[in-house]
Amino acid sequence: MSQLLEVNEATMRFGGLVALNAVSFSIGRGEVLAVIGPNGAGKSTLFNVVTGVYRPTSGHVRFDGIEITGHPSHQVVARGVGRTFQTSRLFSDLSVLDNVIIGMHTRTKTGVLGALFLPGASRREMAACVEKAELLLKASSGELFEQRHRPAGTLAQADRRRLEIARALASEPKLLLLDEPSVGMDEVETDALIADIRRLRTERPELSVILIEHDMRVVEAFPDHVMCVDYGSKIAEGDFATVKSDPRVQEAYLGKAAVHA
Ligand SMILES: Nc1ncnc2c1ncn2[C@@H]1O[C@H](COP(=O)(O)OP(=O)(O)OP(=O)(O)O)[C@@H](O)[C@H]1O
Repeated sequence: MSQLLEVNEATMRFGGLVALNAVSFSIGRGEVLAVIGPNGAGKSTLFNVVTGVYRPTSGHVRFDGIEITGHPSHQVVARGVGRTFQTSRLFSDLSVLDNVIIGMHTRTKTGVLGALFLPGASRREMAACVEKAELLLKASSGELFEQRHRPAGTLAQADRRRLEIARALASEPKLLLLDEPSVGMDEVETDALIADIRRLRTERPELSVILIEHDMRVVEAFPDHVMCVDYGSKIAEGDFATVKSDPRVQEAYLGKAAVHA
C-alpha cells in the first residue's frame, strides 16, 4: 500500500536563502515520525510546505494518493492534515469548547458561523458539534473537559497544548502535525504530553503523527522513525539510536569542536 504522505525533493527558497533543500521522506498510516534539527534548520518550513502555507519552489507533496503540492491550506486540512503551531493559535477570549468547535469547520455542511446563527438544520448540526467537541475534550483530559466553558486564554500551558491538539483532531485528520508540542513545558508536563500522544496512538491506530521536537525525551519515546534536518537538508534518517549516533547529527547539534574533542 502507498504511504500516507510522500514528500519528494521539496525545495523552498526565500530569495537567496534555501530553507529546504531537496528534502524527501514518507510516512505510512499509523506511524510516528519525529523531525529534529537545530534552530532555523527548516523544520517549520517543512510543515508549511506540507500544509500548503508555502508552495515549494520545486518538488512534490502527495497525500493519501493525491498530489497536493501548493494546494491551499483549507483544502489540505479538508483532505485530512491537522496541525498545531509552535506559538499558540487559540482564540483566547473564546471558550475551550468553542475553540474545538472552530476546528470542525471543514467537516460541517453549513459552516460553524452559519450553525451559530441559523435555525433548523444548522442548529441541529451545531448541537452535534457541541456533543462531538465535548467527547474530544473528555478523551483528551477530564480536567480540560471540566474547564470547557472557561476562556481558552486562562488555561495553564499544558492544557492549552492539549486544547490545540483536541482542536486539530476536530478536523478528523489522518495525519497530525505537531510543531514543538513540548516547548515551554516542565518535566512533569512533558511526561504528560508523551502519555497523551501514546494514548492517542492507542485510541486511533490509523492516525499518523509527525512531530517537530527539540526535547530528546519526547523523541526517545517515539524512536522508530526519526529524521534530522540541518541548513534545510536531510542529514540523517532512521531509528532514534541510529540518528543520535550519526556524526553529522552530533556535529549539527554540538558543533565540530565538541564532536572532535
Ligand atoms: N517566510 C519566510 N521568509 C524568509 N525566510 C524564512 C521564512 N520562513 C522561514 N525562513 C527562514 O528559513 C529558515 C528555516 O526556518 P524554519 O522556521 O523552518 O526553521 P526551524 O527549523 O523550524 O527553526 P526553529 O527550531 O527555530 O523553529 C530560517 O533561516 C528562517 O529564517
